[in-house]
Amino acid sequence: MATQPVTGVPGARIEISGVTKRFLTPSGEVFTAIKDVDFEVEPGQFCAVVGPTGCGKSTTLSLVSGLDRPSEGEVRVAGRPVDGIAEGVSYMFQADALLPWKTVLGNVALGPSFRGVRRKEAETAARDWLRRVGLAGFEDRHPHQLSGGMRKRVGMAAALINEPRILLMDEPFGALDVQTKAIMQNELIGLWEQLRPSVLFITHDLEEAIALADRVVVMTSGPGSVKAVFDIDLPRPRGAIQDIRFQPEFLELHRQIWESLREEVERTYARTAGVAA
Ligand SMILES: Nc1ncnc2c1ncn2[C@@H]1O[C@H](COP(=O)(O)OP(=O)(O)OP(=O)(O)O)[C@@H](O)[C@H]1O
Repeated sequence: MATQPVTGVPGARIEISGVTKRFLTPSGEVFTAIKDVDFEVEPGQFCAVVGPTGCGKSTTLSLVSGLDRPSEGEVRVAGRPVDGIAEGVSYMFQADALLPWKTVLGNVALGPSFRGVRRKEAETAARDWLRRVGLAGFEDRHPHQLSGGMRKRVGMAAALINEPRILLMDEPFGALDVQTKAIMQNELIGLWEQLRPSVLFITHDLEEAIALADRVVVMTSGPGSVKAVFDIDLPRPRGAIQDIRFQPEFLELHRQIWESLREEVERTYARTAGVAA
């Protein structure tokens, strides 16, 4: 695991102001996915977004990435309106985004190579990042020869080698078993503490959100808007994620945020199950 500090570029501020996103459904109807969403992620802050299924979390993330555009309102990164895919943004999703025909080293070296870094230098940087994520010795393997947790580590190295100013994460550890998830959370937070990109982290796991984040945004059931924002003032470095969740301050935050979230989850459930809300 990483021991050396990394000199990264500082995280960028993300401002989401009055953002509404509408989609045209296959039957030609207009569907509002999110409505008047407003929140900010401070430079270098770790912000988690929680909300019921279908409330528009991934939609919000895609607007920040520049993959999609708001129907109304504005997304700004580092003070500039997002207009297309921005530089300095890295991603991690639930599904691995590794190229199966490339080795582990080749996958991690991809980012610098795309940016025009010479192959030898890109590979040296990739080796360094693989060491940081505890995968020294696995450089020549292919993704299918790795465990789920190891693939996540490769994904993390591939995202962080670009020294992003913003890291967008959509349920990155959602498919992992509980133990591997805890290990990956600890590794992520260790690396984030060294690099300090601004992080927008979507999760269904409220414990994960509180344990990792400086700020937790709770979204309403769809069309999603911001219901509440909680600042998580647990001290940093946080230490082992598995231990934090037994602290009284953590339990109190969990109680407060769950109270806010539960109503929205129940409303969504009632709607999808056809029960009166
Ligand atoms: N391209 C699209 N066209 C039409 N509707 C869409 C499109 N993308 C998303 N939606 C709808 O917008 C709503 C929000 O979707 P989104 O994936 O952002 O929710 P989510 O909160 O990330 O959900 P989950 O927690 O289940 O992953 C959903 O009802 C979804 O069906």
